Amino acid sequence: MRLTLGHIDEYDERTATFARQLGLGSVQLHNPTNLSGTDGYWGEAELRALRERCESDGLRLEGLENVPAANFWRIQRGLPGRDEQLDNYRRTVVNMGRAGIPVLGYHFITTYVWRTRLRAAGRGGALVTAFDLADAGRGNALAAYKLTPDEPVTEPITAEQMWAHHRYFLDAVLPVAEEAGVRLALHPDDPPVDVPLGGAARIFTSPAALAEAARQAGGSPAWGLDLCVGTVSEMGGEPAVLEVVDRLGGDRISYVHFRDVRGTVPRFAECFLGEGNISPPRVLRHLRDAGFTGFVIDDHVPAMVGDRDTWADTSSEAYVSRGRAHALGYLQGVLAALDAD
Ligand SMILES: O=C(O)C(=O)C[C@H](O)[C@H](O)CO
Repeated sequence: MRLTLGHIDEYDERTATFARQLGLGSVQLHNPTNLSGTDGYWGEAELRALRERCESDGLRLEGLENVPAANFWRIQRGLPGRDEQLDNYRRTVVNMGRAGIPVLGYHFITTYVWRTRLRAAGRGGALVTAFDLADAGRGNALAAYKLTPDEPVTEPITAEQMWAHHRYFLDAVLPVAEEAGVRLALHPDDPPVDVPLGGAARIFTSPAALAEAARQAGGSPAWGLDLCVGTVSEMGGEPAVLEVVDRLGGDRISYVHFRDVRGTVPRFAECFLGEGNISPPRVLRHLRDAGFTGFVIDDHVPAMVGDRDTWADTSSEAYVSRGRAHALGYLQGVLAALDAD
């Protein structure tokens, strides 16, 4: 298990310096602006150039997540045009394999992550995001974020349909991913509510549903979970997180998003590590004891004094923040203590 600088939207000299100053040896990118995707897929040359750039900075590129929403929304909704998007998705997977980038995170959150507040007051007035189902009818505070599809849902999408769309996606992509040596990693639905948001049902909302996703993937080595500790703790606190680790086992977890949250659905707010639903040392020890050997990344972080809002601003200047340095330092301390066990 190793700590990686993750959730990076713009990889550049500043990001690389931040990683090196923190003593990290690898990075993971979150829908990076460094890749165009304008033809509907990521090209081999741009992927290879990105990996080589990270390596020339002394950093291994562990993986990517989230192809642009414009290249994926028909797949999630099962709409005409999805087969073309799937062709392009397979191209991306093949190109990633050729370029030597082994992990691609994805999600089936049709109307993306939903929040009702983006600037709630956390500890000492730090800014955090929050969700309250009672206010969800007013719309998604993240509607303008780049991964929220521009197209509204016009026909309601049921849970049964979402499961079928996910099955269709796996059938279309896993064989190619196996051959390419690329592992897909599913992010659970955030927030994990069993009611539709914006007209689309959410399905990956419980430990049982994540176990069912693993079952849908069969024994494919090209499928794993992107275990978002924050999202799973929104389902049922730390017990839900430990349950997912136990149900899937360490080797079905591809990598981990590590953040803390106070409260569970229908109402929660993000927070600093160690003041929320989970004990970070207990969760990391559980992962280690379950045989998890992948990478752990920082995730959403509170905006501290002087930090910019990283939802409105995805530049590297905003990314390299006090809140993120605190999260990474905290995780490094916990991992060092576990190593000394
Ligand atoms: O809500 C979360 O926890 C996320 O981190 C959502 C991210 O955009 C994730 O990359 C979705 O695949």
